[in-house]
Amino acid sequence: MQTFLLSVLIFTNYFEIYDYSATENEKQYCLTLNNEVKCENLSNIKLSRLDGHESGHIQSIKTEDGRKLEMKTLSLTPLILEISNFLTKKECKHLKEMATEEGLQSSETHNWDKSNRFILQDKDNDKRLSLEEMKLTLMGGFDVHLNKEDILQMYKEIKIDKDNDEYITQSEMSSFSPKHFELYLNTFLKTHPEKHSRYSRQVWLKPDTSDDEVFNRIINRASTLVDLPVELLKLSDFQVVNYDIKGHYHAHWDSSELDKATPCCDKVRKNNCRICRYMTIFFYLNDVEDGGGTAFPVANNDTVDTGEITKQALYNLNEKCGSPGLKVTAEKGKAIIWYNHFVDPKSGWLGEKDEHTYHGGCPVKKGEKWVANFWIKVTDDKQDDLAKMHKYQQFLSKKKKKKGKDEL
Ligand SMILES: O=C(O)CCC(=O)C(=O)O
Ligand SMILES: [Fe+2]
Repeated sequence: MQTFLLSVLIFTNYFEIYDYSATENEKQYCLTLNNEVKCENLSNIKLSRLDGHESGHIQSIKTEDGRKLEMKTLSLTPLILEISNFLTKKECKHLKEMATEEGLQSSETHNWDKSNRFILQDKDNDKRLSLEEMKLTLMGGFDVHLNKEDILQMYKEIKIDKDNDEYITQSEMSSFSPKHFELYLNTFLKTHPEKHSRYSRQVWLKPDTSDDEVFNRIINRASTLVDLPVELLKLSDFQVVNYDIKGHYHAHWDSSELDKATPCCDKVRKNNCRICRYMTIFFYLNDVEDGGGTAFPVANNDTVDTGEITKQALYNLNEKCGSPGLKVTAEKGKAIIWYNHFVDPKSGWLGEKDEHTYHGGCPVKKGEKWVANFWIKVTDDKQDDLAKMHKYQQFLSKKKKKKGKDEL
């Protein structure tokens, strides 16, 4: 009894000292890298970012299963690195099977539910919508990419342009609600899937709870590759995507602008939040017979002008794929990585968004395409991120100990 009391006292005391005398910066966070747990304090922990070299430069790397691979710099603005055969054929097959078992669902990024926030893009304030302004209005409200002919066809079918002058005035609009457009577009998109912003099927795999050996091996390999803790990767998002013929994903950014006033989205918070993904590790799980590469339309541009992107319709990969910019071809087992954000030099954590990472999936012309996005989630609350990772590390080590005991 006495021994027990003593140990409780010592234990409590230890935590008091830990909690009250240490500054936040001296708190230790324990994380796993290369199968080793290391503890560091807040100020010593920084997000890793691999170095790029001139484009075409090749660096040798070795995987945990002894395979020698090459990592090639594809571009410096943004930094894109490519590793062929990062996944074995068996691993690609396994991920596709896991995805199929889990059940893929349509990943159209339409905004039907937001129809009440239909914003008319009357850019020149002349109280009427030109064809170009209607195109932007529908793109913002419904995530569809229509050309002038499509819009004129719609005017004809829904009988909105009473005087046929190709302009929609306030009075012509007055008897139409977003619902009318929605009804028309719903039917239209069924026969024109290429007009969707994204046309594919997808499923989320769960790195944090999965006990799948192959999946965990891939996560560990990716953690070593990008030099980021396993805990960070396991708490991130892994999505498998399947595109059929005409499947595509128009150009977009994987992460939102840095904006400290808006919280990052997480499992609980899904509205009024921004997407915070430090980097994307992207896997190709099959060879596509024709089409289906990944395009970076503003790669190697000196600057990125978002107005120009819209004006030149660079988002529309049905028409432009890889030119201007860079195109990565789909190849079974290949991984490419890019950083959606820079590292903030002061905090060593999530910094400004890299606008050059604008990218998308080119249409599949023949065959199908299977890929996986591993989006590495980092917020601008370094301490909170580290606390979650540390807690997860403790959970993992407990699980490992228990597994060890069970196997004895
Ligand atoms: O399919 C591709 O090549 C790109 C997909 C993509 O960018 C995404 O899913 O976010
Ligand atoms: Fe993307």
